[in-house]
Amino acid sequence: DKLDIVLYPDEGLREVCKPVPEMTDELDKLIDEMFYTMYDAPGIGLAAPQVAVQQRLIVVDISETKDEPIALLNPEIVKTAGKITWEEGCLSIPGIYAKVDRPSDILVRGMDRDGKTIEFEANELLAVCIQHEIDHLNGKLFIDHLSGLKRTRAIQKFKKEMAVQANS
Ligand SMILES: O=C(O)C[C@@H](Cc1ccccc1)C(=O)SCC(=O)c1ccccc1
Ligand SMILES: [Zn+2]
Repeated sequence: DKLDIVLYPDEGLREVCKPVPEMTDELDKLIDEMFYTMYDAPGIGLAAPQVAVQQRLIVVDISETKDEPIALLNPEIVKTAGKITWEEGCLSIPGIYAKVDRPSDILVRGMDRDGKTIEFEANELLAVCIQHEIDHLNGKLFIDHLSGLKRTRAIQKFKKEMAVQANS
């Protein structure tokens, strides 16, 4: 079932998450709930700290048909190359979008939900999304990649939108 998505500026979003020691039935259930929550938002990625679980676990699916799910435990970026600018959003900072520069090609290593170590290359939007999710595991948000002025403006816009919603 659907999980609540933690919103900025919740402190949990700023914590460095702990590695997952091994796959468990509980984690398997959490992964299903994270995919369900992500598809419902809708989003193309979700990191465990966004649902108040401070563990190194991310789910991603950039397909339009919502049938290419990737769950990664303890993901690491082994190599990067190239550069891409993408207008990113974040389910924990709804309504805010901003251009972020990141490497366009990455080699990712992690454990899949069967507990097997996997290593694969990702590029373009998949690379952008995986990097955005791994940032969440390190307490980093996409607005942290913005210049001071852009970041301040994004936060002010978000706070204003939240205030409007609170009074509506
Ligand atoms: O907060 C998150 O991690 C989810 C975020 C992931 C992400 C989006 C864009 C660039 C990098 C990472 C989102 O999914 S925001 C919503 C979104 O971008 C989207 C929603 C529906 C269809 C397509 C994109
Ligand atoms: Zn995000």
